[in-house]
Amino acid sequence: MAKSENIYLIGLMGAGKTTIGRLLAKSLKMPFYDSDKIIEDLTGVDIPTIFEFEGEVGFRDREQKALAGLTKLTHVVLATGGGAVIREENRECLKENGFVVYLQCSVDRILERTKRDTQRPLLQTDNPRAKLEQLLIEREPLYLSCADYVVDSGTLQSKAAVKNILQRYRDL
Ligand SMILES: Nc1ncnc2c1ncn2[C@@H]1O[C@H](COP(=O)(O)OP(=O)(O)OP(=O)(O)O)[C@@H](O)[C@H]1O
Ligand SMILES: O=C(O)C1=C[C@@H](O)[C@@H](O)[C@H](O)C1
Ligand SMILES: [Mg+2]
Repeated sequence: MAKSENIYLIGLMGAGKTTIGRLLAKSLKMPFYDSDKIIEDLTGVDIPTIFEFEGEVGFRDREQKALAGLTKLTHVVLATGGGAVIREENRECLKENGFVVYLQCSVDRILERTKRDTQRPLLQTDNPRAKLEQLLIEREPLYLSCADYVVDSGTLQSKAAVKNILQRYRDL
């Protein structure tokens, strides 16, 4: 076991990082952190409000600061935001300090899971499919460049994805 025994989940919005991260932490009796939630708690407003007042750059600055702190912790499960891999500084922190699991998920499945969502500002557009397809093209190489392990969270139900990750983590 290396990289301070941390598990970091990365992947597009709606891939299941928060859901699977919470279940993983429960199974392993490890503390669970979600960088989106930490940012909201520290700011005192929700993510759409941060985007509205500070733009995406303001949110990314807050995200970078949060990830710099969270990746100093040891023995935790961390669900990141979907765009955590955009900045190189974040990618380095993630790769250096934890076992990074990419939850790979198709755009169709994400659309099904997020169709009634109002909390993901990047999807509040007339054409969320086109937006997700564009994000996947931009980000897939970044997710893969950080990942120690890839799980298909589009096909696997949450519990099966957790089982799969636990098997790999326990073999480390
Ligand atoms: N493996 C899965 N199978 C079925 N449904 C899932 C799975 N993972 C997540 N879901 C459902 O999809 C929705 C989005 O999941 P979740 O919030 O965990 O995604 P996320 O990756 O944390 O997204 P974000 O990057 O926006 O924070 C939730 O309603 C959740 O119940
Ligand atoms: O994919 C993204 O860029 C985002 C995903 C969410 O987790 C949030 O971090 C925010 O809505 C931005
Ligand atoms: Mg989440």
